[in-house]
Amino acid sequence: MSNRVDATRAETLAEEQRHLDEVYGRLDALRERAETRRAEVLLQSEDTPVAQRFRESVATKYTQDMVKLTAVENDLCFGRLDLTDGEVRHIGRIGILDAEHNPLLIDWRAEAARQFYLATAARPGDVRRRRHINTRQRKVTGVTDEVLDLGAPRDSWHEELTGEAALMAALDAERTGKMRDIVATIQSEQDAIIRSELDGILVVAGGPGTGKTAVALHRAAYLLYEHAEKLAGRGVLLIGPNSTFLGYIGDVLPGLAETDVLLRTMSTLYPGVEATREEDPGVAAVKGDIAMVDVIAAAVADRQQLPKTVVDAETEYGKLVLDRQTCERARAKARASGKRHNQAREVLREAVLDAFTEAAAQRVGADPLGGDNLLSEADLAEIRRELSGESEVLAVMDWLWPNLTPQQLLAGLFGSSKRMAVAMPHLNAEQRARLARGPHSGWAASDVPLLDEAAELLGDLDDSEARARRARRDSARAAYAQGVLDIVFGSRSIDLEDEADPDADLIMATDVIDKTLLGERHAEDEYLSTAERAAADREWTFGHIVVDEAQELSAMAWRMIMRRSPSRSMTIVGDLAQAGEEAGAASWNQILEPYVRRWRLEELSVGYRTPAEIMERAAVELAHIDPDARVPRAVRATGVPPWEETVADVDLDVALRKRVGAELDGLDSGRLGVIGPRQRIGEINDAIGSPESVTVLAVRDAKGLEFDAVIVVDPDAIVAESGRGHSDLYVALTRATQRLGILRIT
Ligand SMILES: Nc1ncnc2c1ncn2[C@@H]1O[C@H](COP(=O)(O)OP(=O)(O)OP(=O)(O)O)[C@@H](O)[C@H]1O
Repeated sequence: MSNRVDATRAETLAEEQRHLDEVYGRLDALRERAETRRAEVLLQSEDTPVAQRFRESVATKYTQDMVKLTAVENDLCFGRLDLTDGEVRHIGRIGILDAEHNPLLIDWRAEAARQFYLATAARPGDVRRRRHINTRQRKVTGVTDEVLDLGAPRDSWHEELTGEAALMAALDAERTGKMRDIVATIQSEQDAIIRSELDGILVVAGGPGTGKTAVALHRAAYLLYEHAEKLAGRGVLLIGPNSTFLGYIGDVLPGLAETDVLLRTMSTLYPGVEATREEDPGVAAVKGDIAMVDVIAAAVADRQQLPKTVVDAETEYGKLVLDRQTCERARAKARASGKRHNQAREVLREAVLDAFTEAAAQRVGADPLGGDNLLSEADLAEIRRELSGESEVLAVMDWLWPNLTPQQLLAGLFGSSKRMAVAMPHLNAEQRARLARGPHSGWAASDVPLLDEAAELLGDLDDSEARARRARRDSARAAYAQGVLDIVFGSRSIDLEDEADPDADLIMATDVIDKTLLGERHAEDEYLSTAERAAADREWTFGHIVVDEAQELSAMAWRMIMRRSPSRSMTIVGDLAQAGEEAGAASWNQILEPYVRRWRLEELSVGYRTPAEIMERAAVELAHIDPDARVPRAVRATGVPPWEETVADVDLDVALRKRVGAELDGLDSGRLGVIGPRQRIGEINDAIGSPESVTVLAVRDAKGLEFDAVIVVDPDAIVAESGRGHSDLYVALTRATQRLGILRIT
């Protein structure tokens, strides 16, 4: 009997291996083809600048194809569906056709793959069997089959799980410090969210470890696949809580062959600014308040100054004087122009020049006999021209209405108690003093939305250099576009469409060239990826925005993000109970109400990360935060309850070393996280040194991360450290996939 089972199993593995060999054979062919095409394009001899640039862009696209085809190397094929009519479908990271154009591998995002994620014994549809295929380096190492039989016994909610054995294996696997994709084991409640429609705002709520981040990432990949036309030129933006988190999730999308997603934190969302300054949470909360909209507007208005009585300028026509009323009229005209500050300066400039010209004319052209002014129109024009270059006249304009960058405006505001008093009447002197700072103190994350707000009101610096740069760019762009059209439709020197070639629709570059070079999209003057272009452009608007750990963002941050998505196509992912920032939101409605009338809410209820024993301990903390909140249903138990130990402060070092040692002994090659209050992080690091598989983190930096085992140090201090301390502790307690320990300090 057992021999027969073994023989059948060996046959199955061999069958899957044959299929896998064919799949990888095609993958290699595709890569080679992209490489050959790239080389061919670069060898083209036409030598005009336009042809050269076009060649470079085509070569870049082929290089990107090669990168994508290389990124899907591991676990390329992970599943198989056998349908009741005998059809067999293999499911993988990308779609691949064989030489006869039949699907060898179906992209996990295609409709034809969907049953892989949905079929259950209770609702098998036309699926007879689902197979998970395990591979390592192009070798099939095992398969797990589920026969979807309506008659099978059903006795628990686990029947809702799809591919339970593969799921449990994934959840039990040791962590590497990098998030893995879940394409092989997406659950049906997750699948529905991943494939939810593109338009509108979708909020995905759920407790810790319910897969919100995983779902958000797979949704980004799905949307880029399903709505390639719409999203190709605009890209997708993903906002995460901090750079450690972005590092943690950074491999997931490339592994799904998606490169058009820009990953950013709020600190890096404003091009050219790296906001690294640590800030008091209370100050961040004030700066995140929506009242800052009026503050920034008032700060800009405050820089459009008037003299108490007069301003004067020493010129070649003598000392010319403008009174306050004249200046006020000029300012009113500039303000009424409806232009942004830096552009409206042009209006003020004209009005001030008019006034100075008139003053000069009075002086030099006045008829000594009291008649009309003796100057001709041409004389006046000449005077005006000369005055426009006079340094004191320019200084008066700069004083009345300075050109300003957002950085100058904010530095000027927070560096001056007088300016703060004018712009922030809603705060008292003590509150304002907390916001004060020196001239070169750098930016904090909470400054970023303020810079963006200021940039909206100020507009670009419209100096002659910027104008010339723009003009050069525009004409280069027009010439380039014409050149591309000539090449593609005129000489046809580059083979864009190759109908006869059976491989044509396997190669992505040709599509990409069509869509992104010639279709409707943002202008470009360099061959950068969509994500790279978006990163450099403050006014870029994205096709879709995903916000993770969304509960942490302030009202000002939301305002900035919404500007990047005028179409309001967004996925917002978070858990209000985990909100650690004082500026964070109290409800989803509070966040969204100013921007949209309707939005969709989906809730994830199954906890994949944290075993039942740990979730039970975390539930105590959740009750402090929100007695009505429900903890996620843990999908598995480990039989290992969390340990708890109380030590005296002086004994912490010794206790920590002992506990870390013990936890590391229990781990094979997995990871241990030690999470503590910010004030103890240095001490903890000193106590345990830096063993390779241990990460020491303050709670803020542990958001969204996970480890095989976690030790939470000094939970009372974590609670006491911030106004949302219980939420912080709740986050700390829910980071472990296997074991949790708590070291209290008396
Ligand atoms: N369908 C699935 N198959 C395999 N693993 C899964 C699945 N869903 C979630 N996971 C795993 O569960 C863990 C928790 O997922 P994730 O980090 O996305 O949760 P989260 O809801 O964002 O948590 P938090 O609120 O703590 O940030 C991850 O290791 C993730 O890979």
